[in-house]
Amino acid sequence: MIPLYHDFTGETVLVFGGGTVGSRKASRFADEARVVVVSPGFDDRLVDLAEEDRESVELVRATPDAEAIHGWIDRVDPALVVAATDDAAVNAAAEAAALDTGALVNRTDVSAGDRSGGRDVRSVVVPATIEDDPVRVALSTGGASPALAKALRERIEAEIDGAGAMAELSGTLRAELKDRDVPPEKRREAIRRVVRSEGVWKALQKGDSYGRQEADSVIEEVLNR
Ligand SMILES: C[C@@]1(CC(=O)O)c2cc3[nH]c(cc4nc(cc5[nH]c(cc(n2)[C@H]1CCC(=O)O)[C@@](C)(CC(=O)O)[C@@H]5CCC(=O)O)C(CC(=O)O)=C4CCC(=O)O)c(CCC(=O)O)c3CC(=O)O
Ligand SMILES: NC(=O)C1=CN([C@@H]2O[C@H](COP(=O)(O)OP(=O)(O)OC[C@H]3O[C@@H](n4cnc5c(N)ncnc54)[C@H](O)[C@@H]3O)[C@@H](O)[C@H]2O)C=CC1
Repeated sequence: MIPLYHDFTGETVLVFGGGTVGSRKASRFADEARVVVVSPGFDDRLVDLAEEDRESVELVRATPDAEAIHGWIDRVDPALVVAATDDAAVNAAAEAAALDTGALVNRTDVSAGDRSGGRDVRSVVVPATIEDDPVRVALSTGGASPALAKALRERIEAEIDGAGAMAELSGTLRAELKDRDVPPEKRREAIRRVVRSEGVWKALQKGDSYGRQEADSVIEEVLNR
């Protein structure tokens, strides 16, 4: 499987099942999408989330059976359907209906190993993600061990601390070097040095302007050679 990034801004995500898993997925997607959760009951965290963020989270109390699922997807017209009920037949119906309407689908109750014919290209896995905006790491165990995905995510969180600031700084420097008509080979060498410089990483922890100063001296050294 190949990880790809989707922008769900302005899109709708329809979640079937308001338990622990439905609640976790809803909260993830509510960061950028409108989320509709259809379920006979809702986890406390989901009720809190809907109160805090009325604009993006809507809870609909209903218990659709496998037959009724298609109608919900037609009415809500989501970009992604999350099948997170504890009823395998309902989850299977949600997957089939989503694929039928052209939406993406995340089936939460089966792993890759359980599928004999592989997955449809629109049947997606939600990875564990580590974020230091604008940097994002997506981590999957191919469905083999979600608990390991979570444990590795916690390790990588410490590892990429400060990467967001480094992305902003090196992005700015990259644009500036282009404007100054620095030849491509020198420009690449300079940027490669900056993102690998322990000095710049350390200086960034003190503040953006310290990082900038340290990066400038790394760049001048490359340009003056
Ligand atoms: C295939 C996948 C489908 C999908 O949901 O996309 C899937 C499926 C299943 N998960 C199960 C169990 C658990 N899942 C978690 C946690 C997470 N699960 C997530 C993703 C995925 N889970 C996809 C594969 C990702 C990959 O490739 O690694 C994460 C990464 C992202 C997220 O969900 O947001 C999130 C961590 C987020 C974070 O913290 O960063 C924990 C840990 C915990 O809760 O503490 C447990 C209990 C421990 C265990 O069982 O490992 C079960 C068995 C249910 C049962 O026993 O009945 C199934 C079904 C099956 O395997 O058949
Ligand atoms: N992907 C993942 O990370 C994980 C997946 N799972 C799997 O996900 C499923 C859900 O797990 P949990 O959230 O822990 O269970 P849960 O029991 O907490 O939640 C299930 C929810 O589905 C609702 N529901 C039942 N029938 C419904 C219907 N017809 N339509 C809409 N909603 C309906 C229930 O009211 C409940 O709110 C399980 O099948 C489990 O195997 C479990 C743990 C982690």
